[in-house]
Amino acid sequence: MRILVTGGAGFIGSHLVDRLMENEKNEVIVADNYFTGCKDNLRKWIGHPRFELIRHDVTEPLLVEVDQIYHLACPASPIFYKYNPVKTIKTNVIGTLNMLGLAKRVGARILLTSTSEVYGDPLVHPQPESYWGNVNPIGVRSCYDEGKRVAETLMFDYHRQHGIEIRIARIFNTYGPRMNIDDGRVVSNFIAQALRGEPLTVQKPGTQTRSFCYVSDMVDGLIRLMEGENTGPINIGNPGEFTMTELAETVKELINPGVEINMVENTPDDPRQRKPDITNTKALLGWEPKVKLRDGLPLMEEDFRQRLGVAKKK
Ligand SMILES: NC(=O)c1ccc[n+]([C@@H]2O[C@H](COP(=O)([O-])OP(=O)(O)OC[C@H]3O[C@@H](n4cnc5c(N)ncnc54)[C@H](O)[C@@H]3O)[C@@H](O)[C@H]2O)c1
Ligand SMILES: O=c1ccn([C@@H]2O[C@H](COP(=O)(O)OP(=O)(O)O[C@H]3OC[C@@H](O)[C@H](O)[C@H]3O)[C@@H](O)[C@H]2O)c(=O)[nH]1
Repeated sequence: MRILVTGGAGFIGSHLVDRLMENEKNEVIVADNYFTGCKDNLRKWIGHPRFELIRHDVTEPLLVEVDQIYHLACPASPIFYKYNPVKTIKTNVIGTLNMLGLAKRVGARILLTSTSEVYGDPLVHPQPESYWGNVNPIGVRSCYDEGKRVAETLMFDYHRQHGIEIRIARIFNTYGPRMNIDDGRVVSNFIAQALRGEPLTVQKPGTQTRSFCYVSDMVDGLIRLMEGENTGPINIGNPGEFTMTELAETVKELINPGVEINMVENTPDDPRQRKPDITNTKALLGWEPKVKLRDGLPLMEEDFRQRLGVAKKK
């Protein structure tokens, strides 16, 4: 199987590549423009005969002969996707069109990593895939939320019109080793702050909730979706739900009990609650997460300690 992973130099992408490369029958090609990803995430595969890395921006067409496309390319952290919103929407719309064009041309199956952000600030809780969402079309997050919603539409239009084999995963907040230290998402921020002895920045009101999925569970879900018979969209996320204040307290307890917790201003349109309904995911993919937050955080702590050069006190 020859497999293209767009965005494969990023956080989830590089863990996916590790798993795909474990199968000796797979050849993996990564296309990435290194906006938020880096070659270092793939260093163990560079030079491997079954692996290829291409510097490529998905807003430009790409022609490679492949059987499957995992289409992940897109900045995922709010600070990065809001940094150049026009580029973010181009990546979601033109980038997905280009990858669908490629899938059509070479007859490949294509999986899109969509997001829980398609549910916006949800009025239904937890969120089943049948919920259409509550998204601000002109807000500062729209380049990402609406971009992914259009990307889902394009996937289904290519499927209905051209018979392309599609898979859509709606991913909920995922964390783990190799996240950018300055990624800006909440788990990486709190762990880096705790290790540096800086106050944990809980954005107000602190009662907003998220559900956090460990990256190995996520990769397992994505591969099951690609290999299975269902198009999705399907939620992949851990239904454990935490307020941001609870998350800060857990990080403090596990990593640095001496650290302060500060309340800081939030950004516009921050969703107040998010939790996946994974009834369909269990039934259709036979998938449910294995790693609890309290077990995943120490695994990420270890990686952040090494990269920040902060040793554990004996
Ligand atoms: N991590 C999460 O919590 C989460 C949640 C929901 C959805 N997702 C989706 O999963 C995917 C991967 O997320 P991640 O957390 O690994 O993010 P990430 O930022 O670490 O990885 C994204 C990768 O895409 C690359 N990229 C960005 N724009 C590109 C372009 N125009 N052309 C080529 N490459 C480009 C980046 O350089 C990076 O390597 C994204 O599509 C994201 O929307 C992630
Ligand atoms: O330092 C921080 C950072 C963030 N937060 C809060 O933590 C919550 C989660 O924020 P994150 O930046 O981790 O990201 P979000 O959960 O809002 O969105 C994420 O999930 C869906 C994915 O598509 C995206 O990868 C990402 O946008 C928000 O309520 C935010 O206000 C803090 O309290 N402190």
